[in-house]
Amino acid sequence: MTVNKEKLVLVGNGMAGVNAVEHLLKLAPDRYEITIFGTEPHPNYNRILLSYVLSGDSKVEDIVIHPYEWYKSNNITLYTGQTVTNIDTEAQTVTSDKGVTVSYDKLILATGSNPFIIPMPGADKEGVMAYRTIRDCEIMMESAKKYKKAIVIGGGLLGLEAARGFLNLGMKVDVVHIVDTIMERQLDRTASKMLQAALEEQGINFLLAKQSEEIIGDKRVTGLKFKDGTIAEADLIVMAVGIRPNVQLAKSSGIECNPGILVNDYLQTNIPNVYAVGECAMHRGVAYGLVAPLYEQGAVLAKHLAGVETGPYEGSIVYTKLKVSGVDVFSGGKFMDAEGTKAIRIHDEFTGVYKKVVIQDNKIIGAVLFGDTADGTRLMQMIREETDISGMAKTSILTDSSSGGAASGVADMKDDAIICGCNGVTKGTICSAIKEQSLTTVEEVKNCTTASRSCGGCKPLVSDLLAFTLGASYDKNAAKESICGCTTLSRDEVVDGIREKGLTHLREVMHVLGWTNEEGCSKCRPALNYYLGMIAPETYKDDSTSRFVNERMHANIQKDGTYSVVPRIYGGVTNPSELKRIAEVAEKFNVPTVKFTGGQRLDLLGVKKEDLTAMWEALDMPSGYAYGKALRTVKTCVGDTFCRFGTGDAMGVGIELEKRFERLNTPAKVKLAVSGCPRNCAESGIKDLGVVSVDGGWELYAGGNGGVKVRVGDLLVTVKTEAEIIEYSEAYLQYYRETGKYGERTSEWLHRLGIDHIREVVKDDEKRQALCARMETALSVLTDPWKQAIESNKIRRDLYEVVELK
Ligand SMILES: Cc1cc2nc3c(=O)[nH]c(=O)nc-3n(C[C@H](O)[C@H](O)[C@H](O)COP(=O)(O)OP(=O)(O)OC[C@H]3O[C@@H](n4cnc5c(N)ncnc54)[C@H](O)[C@@H]3O)c2cc1C
Ligand SMILES: NC(=O)c1ccc[n+]([C@@H]2O[C@H](COP(=O)([O-])OP(=O)(O)OC[C@H]3O[C@@H](n4cnc5c(N)ncnc54)[C@H](O)[C@@H]3O)[C@@H](O)[C@H]2O)c1
Ligand code: SF4
Ligand code: FES
Repeated sequence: MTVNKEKLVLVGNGMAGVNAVEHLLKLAPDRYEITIFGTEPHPNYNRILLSYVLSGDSKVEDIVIHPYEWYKSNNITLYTGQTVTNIDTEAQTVTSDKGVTVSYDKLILATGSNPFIIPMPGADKEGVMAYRTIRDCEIMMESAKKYKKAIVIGGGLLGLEAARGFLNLGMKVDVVHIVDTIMERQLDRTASKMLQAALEEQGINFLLAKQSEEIIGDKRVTGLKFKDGTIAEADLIVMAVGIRPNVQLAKSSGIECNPGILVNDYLQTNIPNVYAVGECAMHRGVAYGLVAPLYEQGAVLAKHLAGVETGPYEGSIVYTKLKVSGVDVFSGGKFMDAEGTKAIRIHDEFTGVYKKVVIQDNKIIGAVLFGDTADGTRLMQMIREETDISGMAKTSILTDSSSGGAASGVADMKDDAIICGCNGVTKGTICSAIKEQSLTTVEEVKNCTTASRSCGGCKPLVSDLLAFTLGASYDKNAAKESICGCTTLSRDEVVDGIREKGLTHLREVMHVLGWTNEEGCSKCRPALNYYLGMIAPETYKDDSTSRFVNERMHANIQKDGTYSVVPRIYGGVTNPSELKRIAEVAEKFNVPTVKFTGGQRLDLLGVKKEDLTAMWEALDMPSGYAYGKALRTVKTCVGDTFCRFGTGDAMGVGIELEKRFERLNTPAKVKLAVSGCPRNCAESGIKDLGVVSVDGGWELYAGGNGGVKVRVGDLLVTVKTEAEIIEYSEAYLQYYRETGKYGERTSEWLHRLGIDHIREVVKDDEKRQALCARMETALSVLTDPWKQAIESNKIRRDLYEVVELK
């Protein structure tokens, strides 16, 4: 130990403080004798990645940033599990709760934040907690083994990531949010609602605009009561309603706080030689809660302490990305419309992409991206650099990420532009590493530079930098779209792998095809379940645990926790006795609302879970699959049976199509319609498959969509007979089943493959017959799920919690 070294003490072994020390060691390795205190009993770890630990994508040991050896090799004295309880700013010493006193020449406070706990009655009950540390994460994972229902209070970034984690742990989860739009601090209403829909699809239940009043239960929590008098059940409640700077130590030591520790542009507090960095610090009225700004503070602090010339820290423009697999959300800068701002918006409801860029005085000041976040880092760069966009074509500001437009953007970035905000990695560092270490993939860049190690939001830019640095030799495949974060394989590679290697169940696929997460995630598990069933319909045993909640329950869960029941009514054609039975059932089970659906079916809404199976039994009708990635409905007009314009038997054909394809699993939901003449009363033009009677035959339209983005179907083929309608429909739907990506509607699939190609396939006699044969096999094994539930004690008990049959 060198005697002349100055003594530096860091209080808080978290992300901001240790990052500043890491920088300092690079700039002035021999200047300080360093001591670090940390309350948590761990070396420095990446708090961001706790969300991945909770969701099962990482293990605790994977998220350590600096292992104990790092401290040792840098001669740092580390006191873990010790909280500094006193600072003597006169004597320049700190003392821990274990009685250790260390003197300092320079002191850095990096004590982070405390989660805010709403001070409501019952908040101290067992099973009520925050989510901030490895310990919290462990408690949540342990609880999931014993308990079934969690409530997360707070629909911000943390709350949503926690909720997703609970789903992965097999718990049911409600997210309680105070206003009616989630992540309202990061998203505008449109993006928020798109996000909510995507998360509901994954199984999260939202209770919006709800004010929590009291946590109920004896010793342990059993539920949460709201101001409106309603109660939601819970075995575990996580509060994720924001954070407060942890300033207890600073305050008691006479360091000025309001509410965070007040610092100037060099992170100095009002007390000489005492600095603050990270979430505990308050700079120009802002206390940040994300790592990128904390690392920017740390870089200035490190230079200042190393005696290296540095400009001041002038504040940060922040951006966020939600780390939930299957949804891409990005928000940065000032994203809300305000007086004097204008916005460029792309809202492609067809692909579920929403992009908004807010502009003021010819400069981009904020952005919200949903569904495709590849533009995020580039837009942030433009916001930071206050790029003048007056000379730019407005359409080029938001690029189509698949067009290569974004790739050209990195060429214009300066070397010190930050590419990975989470880990503070610049363009220069990444490009040098690519050249010097001969890196060729995003994964290699991650391992070498840490860029893309955390939220993953910068992956597209890292990929662009590889293309930019390596030119033609860059293997674009390395950046191909994998089906989820558990694998680098694309949809086609996974399906080919299953076929070639004869894989038969989920775990085998994940094991043999080298999944990085042996449990899989919410994105790949349902997809694999579909692909395996599509490839081997006769032998594959469907894994219902890999299905989303509605498909598992065979009923649509509603926002109040009840279910809706839609029985199958073929072609929308019914009769008085069936209608009477439906009416009687509705009365018997006190169904509050009965409604006609857009697909000409009857929807019984507000059904209690425990009534579902008894109701299905009383109805004695098959499931209408209103919840599934399957054939939903075949809408029909009355056709030539009654209509004087009709030239074809729309009802007859519709009923036949529905009877043939009911229960068929498809990559996404499928809706059909049959119209008796080109007046098209059944709206055949906007269905996944639309049939229209024309003079002398029938036209089949493919890839229509009447949902979020209306798309008129393309004419697939014109046929003469009703038998041909069935044959071509079978071939078309089977080709979609075999080549569609899980979750991809026919409209998107058709857009990807092209109508010419699809037409060519179904018109080829040999191919069509082979497709029809495979379709027949798939259809031959389908059974009615409602009937199964009625007849099986196990299903009734496990899923619907009803008393067993004798
Ligand atoms: C689950 C989760 C996911 C997140 N995801 C993201 C994300 O995707 N992107 C993002 O940018 N940010 C994310 N964040 C926020 C990010 O983790 C924080 O902004 C960051 O960790 C703050 O760093 P810090 O060093 O200021 O505080 P911390 O990391 O909290 O470190 C402070 C440390 O100081 C210790 N300490 C406090 N007082 C004392 C004392 N008196 N003596 C000794 N030790 C003390 C604490 O125990 C703690 O270990 C996430 C946070 C959580 C909880
Ligand atoms: N992906 C990421 O970047 C990420 C992930 C997790 C956490 N974090 C950070 O961690 C910190 C904590 O996250 P957070 O989500 O708790 O904070 P937050 O402040 O971002 O969000 C809290 C949310 O809780 C809501 N809320 C407040 N009071 C409520 C109440 N009584 N009932 C219901 N809802 C209520 C608010 O409206 C707000 O949307 C933040 O700084 C966040 O940026 C970031
Ligand atoms: S589509 Fe033609 S046949 Fe059918 S109801 Fe309308 S007008 Fe009549
Ligand atoms: S920006 Fe989050 S990992 Fe790079």
